[in-house]
Amino acid sequence: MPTVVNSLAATQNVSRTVSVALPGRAYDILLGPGQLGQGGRLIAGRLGKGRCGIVTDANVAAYHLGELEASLKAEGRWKGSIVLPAGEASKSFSQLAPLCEQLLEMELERGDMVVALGGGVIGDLAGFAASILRRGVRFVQVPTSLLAQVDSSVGGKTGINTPQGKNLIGTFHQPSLVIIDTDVLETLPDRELRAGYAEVAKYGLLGNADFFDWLEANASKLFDGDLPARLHAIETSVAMKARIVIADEREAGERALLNLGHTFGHALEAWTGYSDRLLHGEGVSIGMCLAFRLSEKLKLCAPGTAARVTAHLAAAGLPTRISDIPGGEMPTPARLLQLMEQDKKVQDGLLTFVLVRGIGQAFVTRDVGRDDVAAFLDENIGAQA
Ligand SMILES: NC(=O)c1ccc[n+]([C@@H]2O[C@H](COP(=O)([O-])OP(=O)(O)OC[C@H]3O[C@@H](n4cnc5c(N)ncnc54)[C@H](O)[C@@H]3O)[C@@H](O)[C@H]2O)c1
Ligand SMILES: O=C(O)C(=O)C[C@@H](O)[C@H](O)[C@H](O)COP(=O)(O)O
Ligand SMILES: [Zn+2]
Repeated sequence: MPTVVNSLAATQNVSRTVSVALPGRAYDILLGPGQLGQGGRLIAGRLGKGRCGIVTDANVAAYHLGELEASLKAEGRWKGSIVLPAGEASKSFSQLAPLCEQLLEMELERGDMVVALGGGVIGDLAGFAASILRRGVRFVQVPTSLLAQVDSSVGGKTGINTPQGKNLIGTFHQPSLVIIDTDVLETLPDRELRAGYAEVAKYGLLGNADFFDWLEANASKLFDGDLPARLHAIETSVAMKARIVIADEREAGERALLNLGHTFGHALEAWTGYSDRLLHGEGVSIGMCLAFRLSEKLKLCAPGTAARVTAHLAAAGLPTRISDIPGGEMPTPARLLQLMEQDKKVQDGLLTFVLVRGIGQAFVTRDVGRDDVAAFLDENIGAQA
């Protein structure tokens, strides 16, 4: 049953609430158009006392900071705003330290909260800062990229990158509320929308074949800004993520399925130096194609499955091969393996992969030997691969 949270949504009957029913840390994901201007009221109505320190990036600030600030000020809940440089490079120790100090300068108290207004970079970084500030303050996710709306704003993984690998420093710190305003996607650059789409497709590929079928038929609507299509894709994604996070908050088992494509993708992101050469979603797209190809090579799934996945992601404008990464230079299998060995899923020194028995049938395995991975990478690096 949709929950009505604002008048525009009420007339269109399009707002949704998905609950993340974690014992002691339950929170709601509010989804629909027109939410940003309601942010102050939603926070004040649901989270009791406390003022807000907004963290955002320069791109998002230019379009959307004013509206959120105004709505928090109207409720007497605004304490200050911090604007960081946009891009993956901000998820670093060098941005974390001044961010924490600026939040302290703002005199944000333990009963106050950090509001992350932005994509996954801001969500991960501001969430991490919130988790260590005065030993932990609440935070609210206001995701503005498609990727953040379908994935990173939910589930409580926070952190930063290091040269050794992606997200190797971080915490689990659940948000207290997630406010998703679909209207803000209108200002998101096309490349970012498509990168975020990789994580949408991931949900179908890891555990919902019907959803993948729907995406094959409807992805173009999503890219064209069709509201019902966007709402369906975002709601399906966050509902799947919420179910998995409730079952396995700390990734002892099932949650690792959300890492489909990430063992390869994170290594590629680290190899490209967390730069604009390869966005996170683009790395995930290539990584998912590799996971399907490896599964096919190991005869775990039917021939042709990887080609179907690759064709869909390519049609969505995403890279699907390591050789699609611009810049000429290619990684060696040894360097990628070295980076993959830093993956947080590694256990007893064994690489951990999310592989597939078919579309929507992912599983976690430690049964692929290092030499087999090296040979597979060798086949998949290079201009022809
Ligand atoms: N914590 C998690 O569970 C989780 C899940 C998936 C990804 N992530 C992380 O998320 C990050 C990637 O997130 P991302 O793809 O959102 O990248 P991002 O935060 O860098 O945002 C993408 C770009 O779009 C801009 N932008 C965002 N919203 C905008 C809007 N509405 N209008 C105009 N510009 C806008 C940003 O300024 C940035 O330049 C990676 O670091 C990845 O590791 C985390
Ligand atoms: O929430 C999760 O769990 C995920 O794996 C979602 C991923 O899309 C996301 O990129 C996450 O940050 C990866 O987590 P990591 O633990 O592999 O760093
Ligand atoms: Zn991801």
